[in-house]
Amino acid sequence: MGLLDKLSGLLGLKKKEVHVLCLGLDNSGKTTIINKLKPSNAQSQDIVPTIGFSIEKFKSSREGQAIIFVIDSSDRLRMVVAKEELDTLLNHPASDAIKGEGLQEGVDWLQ
Ligand SMILES: Nc1nc2c(ncn2[C@@H]2O[C@H](COP(=O)(O)OP(=O)(O)OP(=O)(O)O)[C@@H](O)[C@H]2O)c(=O)[nH]1
Ligand SMILES: [Mg+2]
Repeated sequence: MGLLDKLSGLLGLKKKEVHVLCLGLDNSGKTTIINKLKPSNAQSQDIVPTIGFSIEKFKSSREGQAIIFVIDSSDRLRMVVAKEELDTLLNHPASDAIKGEGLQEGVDWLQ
């Protein structure tokens, strides 16, 4: 690690990879939001439905992890479905990767 790297790390200027999970019902605007978070020269002009899931790499000078749950406020019919999914997510016990607790339950929940 060079001196400049060390200095920028100490000053909190160094960009690190952060983990952000973007969830929501289909067609709710997840890809559109992630696209807007990218630098303008990396943004896609054409947003198409995501097959399965997608992983994007971002760097930020801020630490942390986040979950974004996207709700389409114009999709009144499925508002109750979005609420149920969010409730399920919030009530789901967290996993501990170090102890290995809850990992199998997490995989079962995804399937
Ligand atoms: N009017 C309006 N349209 C939006 C907004 N956000 C997304 N859209 C449109 O909604 C449609 C779906 O957006 P996506 O970003 O593909 O939604 P998604 O959640 O990634 O969809 P899937 O990948 O299929 O699950 C696209 O046609 C977007 O242009 C918004 O804030 N306002
Ligand atoms: Mg998408």
